[in-house]
Amino acid sequence: MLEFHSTIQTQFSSHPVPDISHYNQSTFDELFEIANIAQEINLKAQVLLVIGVGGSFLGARAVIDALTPYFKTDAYGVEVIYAGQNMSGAYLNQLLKYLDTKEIYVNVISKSGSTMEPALAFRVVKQYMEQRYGIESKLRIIVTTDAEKGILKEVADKEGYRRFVIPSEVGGRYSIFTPVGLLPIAAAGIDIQAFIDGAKQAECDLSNENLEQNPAYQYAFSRYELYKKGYSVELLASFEPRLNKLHEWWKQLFGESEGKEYKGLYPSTVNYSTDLHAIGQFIQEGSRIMFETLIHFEEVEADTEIPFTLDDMDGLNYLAGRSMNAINATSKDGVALAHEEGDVPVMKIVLPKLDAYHVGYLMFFFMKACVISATLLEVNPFDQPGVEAYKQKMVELLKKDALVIQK
Ligand SMILES: O=P(O)(O)OC[C@H]1O[C@H](O)[C@H](O)[C@@H](O)[C@@H]1O
Repeated sequence: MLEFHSTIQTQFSSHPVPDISHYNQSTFDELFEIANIAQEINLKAQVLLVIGVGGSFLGARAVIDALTPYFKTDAYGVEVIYAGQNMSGAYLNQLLKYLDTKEIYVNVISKSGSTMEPALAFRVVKQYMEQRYGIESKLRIIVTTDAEKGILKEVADKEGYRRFVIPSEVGGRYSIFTPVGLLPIAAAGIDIQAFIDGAKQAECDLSNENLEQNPAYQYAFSRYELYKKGYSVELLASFEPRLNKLHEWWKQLFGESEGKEYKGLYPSTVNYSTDLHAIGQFIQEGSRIMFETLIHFEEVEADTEIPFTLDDMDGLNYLAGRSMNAINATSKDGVALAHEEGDVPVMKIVLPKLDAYHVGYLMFFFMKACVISATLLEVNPFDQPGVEAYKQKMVELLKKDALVIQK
């Protein structure tokens, strides 16, 4: 199913890690409701605006980008766009102008219900929806938040918005298999049952107690071995541009889970072959601080054949008739060889096909490996105390500014 290749020598030891099987446990009723609302959104809207930040949007965006066409036509699911993931006034201003041209639904997602970026965006968008749709805005806004607490839950109850629950024991960056990820993904036209099934299979395969046959343990132990040798950066690399947002999700998952108590690998990402022409030089010959993890899907659904030309002016006839995806795959092997020769350790994660099932499998694999990795480092995989520091400082400054303005 998922193959992990690495030449790094590791010593496996029995290693108890927290169980995360409950991270993929949507009930039949919940999935049914998600499917119904996704259908309603597709009937009544052209755009679903997802408002959220961090774990409340990175996973959905990752899956939607990975599994929808590069150039979308109307035949595909609703267009999913995002707000509340930054604090750019220009972004929000232009977004509202774009929304004016479309029929829209909004899914506001926040576990705490009080994160500044989505809260500000929602305040603006809520007013916009009320002015544009009146009472119907109540139907067109869907809230995903904690079951019991938080300002967003209070707003949802007061306004009568439909509401999905983020289970309290599931942290944001582990929430892709809850309504946080599933509603936007379903609205985008992706088969959420296949996505969940892939994760369930991963959960089953990766609970293999023979650690040497368990790719999640192999990956976690290999990167830990390299960390102990002094490597400080892991470069996650793919060869399909539509995986760029999956990289972003992975970055938060590993960065927030491991980067504490002055420990952890810095998670960085590249997309090949584009980045070979930008950062390839550094990887090959710069500071020896990094190792590389390549993700490869053996089958990608669309391809292009290189045509034969009579004049062969560009000298590329030797590739005529070859598939572009096959050439891309060969470039992956070339990259691995070159980087290994340049003393960059390379690990490979190979999956059979880029589809909902295998993306679900891969994301659960990363979640499991991340929990193992963090416990090897002896840090808590589920908290993020350092992020609070930034939030507190920002709010202090904003309150100070507000006092100055009032005076
Ligand atoms: O879902 P929310 O409570 O709005 O949180 C969104 C994000 O906020 C913070 O930045 C945390 O560090 C993230 O882990 C979290 O995913």
